Amino acid sequence: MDIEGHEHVIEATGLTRVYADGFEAVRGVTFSVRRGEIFALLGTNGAGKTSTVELLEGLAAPAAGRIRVLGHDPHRERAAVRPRTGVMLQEGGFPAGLTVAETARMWAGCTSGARPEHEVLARVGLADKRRVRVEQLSGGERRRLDLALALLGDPEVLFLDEPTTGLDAEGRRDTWALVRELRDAGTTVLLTTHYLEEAEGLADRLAILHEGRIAASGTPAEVTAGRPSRISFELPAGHFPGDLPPLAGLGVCGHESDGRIVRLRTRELQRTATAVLVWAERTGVELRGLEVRSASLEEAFLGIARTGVPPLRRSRECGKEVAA
Ligand SMILES: Nc1ncnc2c1ncn2[C@@H]1O[C@H](COP(=O)(O)OP(=O)(O)OP(=O)(O)O)[C@@H](O)[C@H]1O
Repeated sequence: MDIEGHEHVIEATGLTRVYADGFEAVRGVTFSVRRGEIFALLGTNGAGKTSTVELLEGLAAPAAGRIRVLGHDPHRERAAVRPRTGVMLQEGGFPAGLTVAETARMWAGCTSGARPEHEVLARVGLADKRRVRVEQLSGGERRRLDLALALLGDPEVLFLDEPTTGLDAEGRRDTWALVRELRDAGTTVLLTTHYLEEAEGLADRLAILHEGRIAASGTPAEVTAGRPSRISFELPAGHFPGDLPPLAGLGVCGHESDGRIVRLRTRELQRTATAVLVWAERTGVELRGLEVRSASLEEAFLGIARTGVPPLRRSRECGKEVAA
């Protein structure tokens, strides 16, 4: 339990993973996941997400650091941890010749206290595919079968490595709904994802990995806090960016124009947007393609991916400096 009374189901402290060729893929990663929350690990390709999740799943031992899952070392005490966890790997690798139901039954045979196979398949929307051979499933259906197998043992902790990769928009929304339902029923979920809107909409807390280290972590709101918002529009012919009212003092920290297209970055979205709109109204100017966007996880992510530095630390140009 921490001082706020949260029980930490996953605790990773100073984790390091070094592959046989000497490459250090995970470099001192520390975070914890509370019981009943959805925690997302984000990062560019090769950032170390899968390498970290495999350590948490007990598939490999860290070169240094300490892991506790449900109070146990997942590698050394695998027998204590494995029956209480569900794992959806990035690539399932099923025997292609078996049907969906046979695959689930085979898996259930290796899972203690497995739920009935038809119930789990129905939960992921594969009830009508029970007699279809796995090799005939679409990529998205295979991901859902992977998820079904991870759910067979009714796990307390669920590890999902890129659970919605390859799913269409509807399949992705269905998976999000299911993951929320599981969280609401008390399951702790750790997932990796490349979809920032997935992390923003689904995760209670998240960490962004960059080159094996955590570059930012917290709730989605904490990770995006202090990032500038954006306003963009196109001025009509005969009007120029120089015609805009003075924006200094309105929190504007970036100002670009490309012909008549104007892009502003601001820390005071409402005041800047009001100044621009009042000016447009008074001068009778139509702002084409007007877009007003609050700070997003995408911006924080791209800032880290570009520079490796949490964006807030290098935001002097925006007149504010906050530690990530
Ligand atoms: N067996 C291995 N031997 C050597 N290096 C490896 C091995 N497996 C992974 N790596 C390297 O470790 C780094 C982290 O890989 P990892 O798969 O953890 O990244 P990731 O964040 O999950 O990436 P992605 O989003 O592409 O799945 C990469 O540079 C990768 O090439």
